[in-house]
Amino acid sequence: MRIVSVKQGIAPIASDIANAYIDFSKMTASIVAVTVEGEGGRRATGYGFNSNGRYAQPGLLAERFVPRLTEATEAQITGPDGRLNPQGAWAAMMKNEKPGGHGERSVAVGVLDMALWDAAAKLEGLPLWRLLADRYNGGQADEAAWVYAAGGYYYPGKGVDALVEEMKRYLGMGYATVKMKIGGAPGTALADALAEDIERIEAVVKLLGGDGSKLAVDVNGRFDLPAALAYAAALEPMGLRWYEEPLDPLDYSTHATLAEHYGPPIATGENLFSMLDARNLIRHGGLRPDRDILQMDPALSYGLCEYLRTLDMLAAHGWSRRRCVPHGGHQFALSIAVGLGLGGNESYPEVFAPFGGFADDVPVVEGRVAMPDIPGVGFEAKNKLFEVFKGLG
Ligand SMILES: O=C([O-])CC(=O)C(=O)O
Ligand SMILES: [Mg+2]
Repeated sequence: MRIVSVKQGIAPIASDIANAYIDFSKMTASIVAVTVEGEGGRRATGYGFNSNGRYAQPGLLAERFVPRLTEATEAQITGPDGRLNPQGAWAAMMKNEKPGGHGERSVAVGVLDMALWDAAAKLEGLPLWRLLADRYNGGQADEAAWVYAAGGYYYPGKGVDALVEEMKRYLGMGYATVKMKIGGAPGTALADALAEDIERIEAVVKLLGGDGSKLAVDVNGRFDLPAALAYAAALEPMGLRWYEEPLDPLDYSTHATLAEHYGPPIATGENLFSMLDARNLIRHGGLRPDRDILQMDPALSYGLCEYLRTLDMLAAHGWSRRRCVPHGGHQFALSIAVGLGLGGNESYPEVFAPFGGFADDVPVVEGRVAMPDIPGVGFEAKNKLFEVFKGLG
């Protein structure tokens, strides 16, 4: 096994949308192509990108992680079974990195990790979901994953009617559960912002036939505890699917306080970038394994190698994998959800193209989507995304 080449680039993922914390006017993503040569000179190229919400990491990749991967020895990247060993490659990339302070190196490593798993599955001629089910899930893969349509972004001039129309389109595409942004009214007093959001939420719940359990709301970490509690009191009777990132993602004890006051599900984790950060949430965040949702995104958080450690940690703390619904709406997390039996995956029907979304021609049926049966993550079955990767040469 040897790394033949690693290429990196930057792709724009900018748009006019905004959540309660950031706009995406300058958003970028790193893309990589890692070519590996296996037994008998057989080559496979794996591709990776860093999901959305963190910017491209060209400097970290060029200065540290690509050179370490390129210089990794055959012994480091080959498993005892002679197969490509992403865990060994991961360890080589993380040599001389101190613990803690994960910053955005987890994003740079996550991009390369995705490409390594794509290559590993291609070298074995297997879809990644099948490889994962065989290696880590007793051979059991789900036939399809539960997915929900994430959108409801703030957009210049967008009112309640446009929001409802957007959600109607998602239902027409086969989604049964939708998600919208809240908490984003700029400079508004809490009581006014809450009143405005309740009007937006009620309009969407009405579209959903009055069933709040088909709607999740996402604050993107904007609230302090008083605001989170005021919203919690107003949202609780609506029985929403979940209340997402109500608080700063690293402020665990405020989550614990909120969980004492809000009965329905809370979701968080998309901005936790390591197993240890996730463990701190589980230890100190007061979250409830019977209902709350964990959204760590493998692409942003050191990749699948780290995500496997996170799943082990969760199991040790009595959390089922079914409580995990990764952020990011991408095929890598979807492969993981299907292969490892997670609770499902996010989906972005109208934003973050071409990185969001799954294989072309695979429909969403009653809120579930299947994976294509082709080797690797399945990028080759997603034309517009594959065009971007091909640009790497
Ligand atoms: O708006 C974003 O940054 C994305 C996000 O929170 C999500 O998909 O849950
Ligand atoms: Mg979110």
